Amino acid sequence: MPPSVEPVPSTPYVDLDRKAWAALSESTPLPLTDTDVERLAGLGDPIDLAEVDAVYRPVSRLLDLYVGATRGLHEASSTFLREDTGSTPFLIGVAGSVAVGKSTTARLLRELMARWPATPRVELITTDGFLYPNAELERRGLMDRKGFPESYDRRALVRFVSKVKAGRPEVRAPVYDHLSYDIVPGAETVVRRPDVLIVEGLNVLQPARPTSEGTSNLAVSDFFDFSIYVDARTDDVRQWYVDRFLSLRATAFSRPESYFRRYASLSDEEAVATAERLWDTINAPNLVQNILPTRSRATLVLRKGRDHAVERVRLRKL
Ligand SMILES: Nc1ncnc2c1ncn2[C@@H]1O[C@H](COP(=O)(O)OP(=O)(O)O)[C@@H](O)[C@H]1O
Ligand SMILES: CC(C)(COP(=O)(O)O)[C@@H](O)C(=O)NCCC(=O)O
Repeated sequence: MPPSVEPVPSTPYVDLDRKAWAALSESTPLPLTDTDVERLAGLGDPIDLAEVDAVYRPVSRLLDLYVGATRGLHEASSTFLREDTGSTPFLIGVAGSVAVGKSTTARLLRELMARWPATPRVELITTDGFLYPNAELERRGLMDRKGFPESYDRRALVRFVSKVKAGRPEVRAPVYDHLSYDIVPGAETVVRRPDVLIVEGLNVLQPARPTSEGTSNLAVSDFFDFSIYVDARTDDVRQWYVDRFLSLRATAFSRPESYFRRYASLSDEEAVATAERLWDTINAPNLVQNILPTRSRATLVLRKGRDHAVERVRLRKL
């Protein structure tokens, strides 16, 4: 008899459809309470609470399991090295296209993770704070490339994340304002040793670039303990982008300090055409050239359908 050989998995992923993933919710502890529902509704995101319970609550449980296991590993290696290093924040990256729902997902996970006893302090930062200011983008000829990897101060972002991961008591990040479409001079977000830091941004899963000497620097993705890619069909994301543009036209764009105030007076047709042009010339090329190629690097991929409901969940297990 030949020795039995364990089958080698043909893929490093577990792929579950919505039904199989949502079934995990039944055996997931911490059902939502009325207070949670109120807090989640207070976020102002158009998220259906049944969806939160069926899809995002099991995601937060999985994250809680990873937090526990990562702390155990950290303790074991500290004991081995005879080092007494305290625990460091657990870092989660949230990546995906413009308008796919990264901010909504990140805000939801912040609320859900904070309910778990191991991680009451969850903070969230977005990488837009590390975009170069408009004046610098103009100097570099990058005003039409906002959101492309080269439009960020990537070194500053890596420095920020590595300080957080090293457990520094206070780490500061610059702030971007969507209304003025620019970095806010002098403004800062301060991160104070949270249990979990969620880092949300288009390009957070990009690998490090080789240096001119052929060596490689670190990328922000090298510091993540877990990463999530929010995914959807490109046509659907384009539509969500146009819809969001139309609702902003009716609200934020009409404020005097808005960079886009010239768009407030557009007719419906002109507004749709403007949004489509911005999508087709900036955000779609960035998605295809830079963002989509990083999807396979994520620990978890949440694939959304046209109505924003998650249709498939793919977890990397190897
Ligand atoms: N789960 C959801 N259900 C319904 N609408 C959503 C959901 N997630 C996002 N949206 C909508 O889709 C658009 C893009 O979401 P947002 O979180 O702002 O995307 P991103 O941060 O990726 O640019 C917004 O108009 C948002 O209200
Ligand atoms: C600010 C953004 C680059 C997103 O930044 P992120 O937080 O993902 O790093 C993006 O929302 C954006 O404004 N893109 C420029 C093209 C446009 O106006 O849609």
